Amino acid sequence: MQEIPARPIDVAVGILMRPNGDVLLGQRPAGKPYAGYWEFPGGKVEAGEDIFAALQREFVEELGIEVVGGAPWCCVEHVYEHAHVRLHFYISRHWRGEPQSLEGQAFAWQGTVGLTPLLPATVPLLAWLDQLRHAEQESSQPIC
Ligand SMILES: Nc1nc2c([nH]c(=O)n2[C@@H]2O[C@H](COP(=O)(O)OP(=O)(O)OP(=O)(O)O)[C@@H](O)[C@H]2O)c(=O)[nH]1
Repeated sequence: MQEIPARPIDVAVGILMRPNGDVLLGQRPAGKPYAGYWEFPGGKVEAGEDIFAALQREFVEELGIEVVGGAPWCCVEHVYEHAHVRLHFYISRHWRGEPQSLEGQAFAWQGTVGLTPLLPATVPLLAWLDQLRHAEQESSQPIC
């Protein structure tokens, strides 16, 4: 049986948000654990890299876009059967370019996210995103 390290692997995850609140999700490609599950784009932080730099690199590699601004939003830790991960979620409303599928994944813009299956550690985020959208509608301005 594979041994899961006690120390988590840091993962940078970006939630691209359009002015209407829609967010971009991608489907994990064949060959990766949880292939076919939906997730927010991102990937593992490399040694010596800061989280936002990792996020920018992953978005260039996966989607061909330059993330120019983002705010740290929340951090979630999860132990899978394949890995122990610490997910650093950023919300970004500012990027250059149009997302393209450079690694062959499906992508979808969603309001209230209705895609399934979703990576287990990402599921709680959907309710938090709905709360954020609701609070922003009440205040008529972005909160993060
Ligand atoms: N990108 C992303 N990863 C997530 C999310 N939720 C979640 O549990 N993860 C987990 O975070 C880890 C990300 O690793 P990855 O394999 O996609 O990273 P990577 O692109 O650097 O892959 P690589 O190892 O092939 O280079 C996986 O264990 C994945 O299950 C999410 O919403 N987005």
